[in-house]
Amino acid sequence: MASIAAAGASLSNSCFSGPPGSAVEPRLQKATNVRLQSSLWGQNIVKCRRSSVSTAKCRRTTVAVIEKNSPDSSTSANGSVLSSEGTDEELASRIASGEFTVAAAKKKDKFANIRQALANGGPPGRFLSFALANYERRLKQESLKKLPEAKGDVRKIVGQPFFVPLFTLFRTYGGIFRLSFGPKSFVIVSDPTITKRILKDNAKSYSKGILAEILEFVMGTGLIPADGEIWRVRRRAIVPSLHKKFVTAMLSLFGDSTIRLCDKLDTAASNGDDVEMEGLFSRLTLDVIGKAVFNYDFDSLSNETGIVEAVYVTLREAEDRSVGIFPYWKIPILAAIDPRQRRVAKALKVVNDTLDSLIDKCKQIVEEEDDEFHEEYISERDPSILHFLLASGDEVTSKQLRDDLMTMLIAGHETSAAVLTWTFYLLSMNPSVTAKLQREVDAVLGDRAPTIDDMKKLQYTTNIINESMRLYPQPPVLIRRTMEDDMLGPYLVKEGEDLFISVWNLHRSPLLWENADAFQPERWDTYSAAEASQAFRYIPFGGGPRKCVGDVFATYEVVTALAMLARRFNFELAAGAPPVSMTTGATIHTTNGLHMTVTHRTRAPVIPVTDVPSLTTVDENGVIKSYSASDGSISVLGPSSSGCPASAVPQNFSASSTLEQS
Ligand code: HEM
Repeated sequence: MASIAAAGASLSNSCFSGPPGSAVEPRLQKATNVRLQSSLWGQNIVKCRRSSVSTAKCRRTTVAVIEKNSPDSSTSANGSVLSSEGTDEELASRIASGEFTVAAAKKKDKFANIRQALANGGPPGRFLSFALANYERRLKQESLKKLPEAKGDVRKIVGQPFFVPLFTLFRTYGGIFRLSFGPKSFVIVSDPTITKRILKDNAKSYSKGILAEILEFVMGTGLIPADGEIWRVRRRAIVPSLHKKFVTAMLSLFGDSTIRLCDKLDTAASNGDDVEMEGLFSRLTLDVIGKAVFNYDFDSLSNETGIVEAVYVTLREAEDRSVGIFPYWKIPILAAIDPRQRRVAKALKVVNDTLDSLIDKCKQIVEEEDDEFHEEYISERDPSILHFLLASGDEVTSKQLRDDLMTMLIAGHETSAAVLTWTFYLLSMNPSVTAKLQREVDAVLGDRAPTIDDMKKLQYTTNIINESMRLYPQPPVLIRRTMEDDMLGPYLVKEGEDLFISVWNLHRSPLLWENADAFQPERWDTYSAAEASQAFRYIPFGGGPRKCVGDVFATYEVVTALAMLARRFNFELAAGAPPVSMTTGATIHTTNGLHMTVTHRTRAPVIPVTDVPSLTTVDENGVIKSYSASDGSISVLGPSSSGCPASAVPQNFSASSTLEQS
C-alpha cells in the first residue's frame, strides 16, 4: 500500500512532465516547459478545456484532404487524419457548450462570492472567510481524487474510428479521464508516466479484460489474451523461439516473399493497371507469418480460396467483435441460425483443422529426427517457430499450441500489413522522403535482398518505419482491466475498471513531440526509438512484460519489403481513386483501400515539353561547356574528369534520374 501511495505522490507532480530528459523529446523540453508545468489534472482542466476548442478547430484535417493537399506540405505531409471534418468541429462545440462535464471544474469557485462578502465584514468575517477557504481547499483535494469525467453519446463515437474523438477529449480532459456511456465507462489514458505504471511498473495488477473475452473464440488462451500463470508459462516457452539466428534466417523468407509481390506489381506496372496495396500487403504478411510460424505456404498472393478465405473470414470476425458495441456472438441461438455466424464457425473449423494437422505432421518429423536441441536451435528443413517449440520438448497440449500459433498468425499479420499500408500512404504524400529513401536503398542494396548486415545500414528506411508507426500505431489503443485497486496519478482506480491506453494520443501529443502531426523520419536521426520507448511516449510494440515478442522480426520484415519495393518501383496515389480514410479494426484500416499507380523505376525519365533542354558538351580538349537553348548563352564549367571528349548530355538528366536508368 505504501509503495502505491508513494508512486501516486510522485506521479501527481509529473503528468506529462517527468524528469528532464525522460519523457519529453529533448529539444522539446524548453519549448513545452510552461505547458508541462501546468499539470492537466485538477484545476487546470478548465484552462485546457478552453484551449482545446480552438485547438480542435485548428486541427480540422482529414485524410480526405489528400486530393486537395500538395505533396510535402505540412498539413498533408503528416497524413494528418485526426478526424473527419464535421465530426471534430461538432465535438469541439459540444465540449464548449459544457455537455461533457468535469465535476472538479464545476466545484471550483462555488464559495468565491461568499468568501468575498465575509472578508469585508471585519475581523470575525475575515476569520470565517479564512475557515471557508480551508474548507474549500479540502473539498478541492477531495475532488482531485475523482477522475475527470467525460460523458458522451455513444452514437457520436460509432461511425468514425473511435480513437479520433479520444484525441479531442484528451486535449480537453488531460492524460487520464473517465469516458462514460450510460452505465458503461472506460478510463482513457494518454499519459506516458501512467502508461508506464500500467504496462510495466504495476503490470501484475492488470489483465487483458474485454480483449480476452472478445478474442477467446479464435485465440483461446493464446499469448495475447492469456493472463496469469498460463501467460507466464507460454511466454517463457515462446520468446526463445524468436532468437537471433531464427530472425536472421527469416530475412531470406522476407526477401523471397517480397519478390513474389514484386512479380505481381511488375505485371500491373507493365499493363498500366492500378493496384490496391492494402490487400496486397495483407497477403504478403500472411504468406510470411504462415511460413515463419508453422512452415505453411498460404501462397495467398496467387490463391484466394480454401484456407486463405477461411483465415480472412476468421480475422474479419475477430476485428468486427473488437469494435462491435453489442456482443451479438454471446447469443447462443444466433450461432445456430445466423448465416454469418455459421460461416465464421465453418471457417474457424477449416483453420483449426489445418493447424491441427500441421502440428501432428511436425510432431512426427521432430520424433524422427535426432537433432540436438540448444538455445539457438533451428532446423534447416523447417526453421518455423512450431518446429522449435516441439523440438524444445515444450510440454503443452495440442489445443494450447494451436491457440499460440493462431495468436501469432493474427498478431503478426494485420499489424505488419497495416504498417506497410500507412507507410506507403505517407510516402505518397512526401516525395522528398521517398527520393531520400530510394537513394539509400540504391546505395546499400542495389538489386539484392537485404542481409542482416544491411539492416544497420538501412538507417533512413528504418527511420521511415519508426515514424510511420508513430503516426499510425497498430493497434491504436491497448486494452487493460484492473485486477485490484491502483493509484494512477492522484486517482484511485478501482478493481474491475476497463482501461484504454491511447497509443495514438501518446504518439501525437503536441506536449511530447515537436510538430507532432508531421511526418519527419529525420527526428529519429538524433532520438532513438529505444530511448523514446523507455520513456513510454513511443510504444508501437507495447512495453513492459507484455511487449510484442515479434518486434525485431516485424521491423526487419517491413524494412525488407519497403526497401525492395522502393528500389524497384515508384508509387503514387491512383488518380480518381477514393480518398484514403481510416476505419478501425484491431489495427487501422483504410476505408476504401489504398489504390496506387505503380511504375518501374527503370522507365525513361519524362522530359517536360515546356522545358527547353540545355546541352552540356565535352570538347576535344576535355573542357565542359554548357549551352543554354533558351537564351543561347554558353558557359564553361571546367575540365572533364573522365577526359571523354565531345559527349553531349541534356542538363535535365539530374543525378537522380541517371540513377533511375542504371
Ligand atoms: C509491425 C508489426 C507488429 C506490431 C506493430 C505489433 C504490436 C504489438 C503490440 C502493441 C503488442 C502489445 C499488446 C498489448 O500490450 O496489449 C504486441 C503483442 C504481441 N505481439 Fe506483436 N506486433 C507486430 C508484429 C508481431 C509479430 C510478427 C508477431 C509474431 C511473430 C507478434 C506477436 C505478438 C505476441 C505473441 C504478442 C503478445 C505478447 C504478450 O502478451 O506476452 N507481433 N504486438
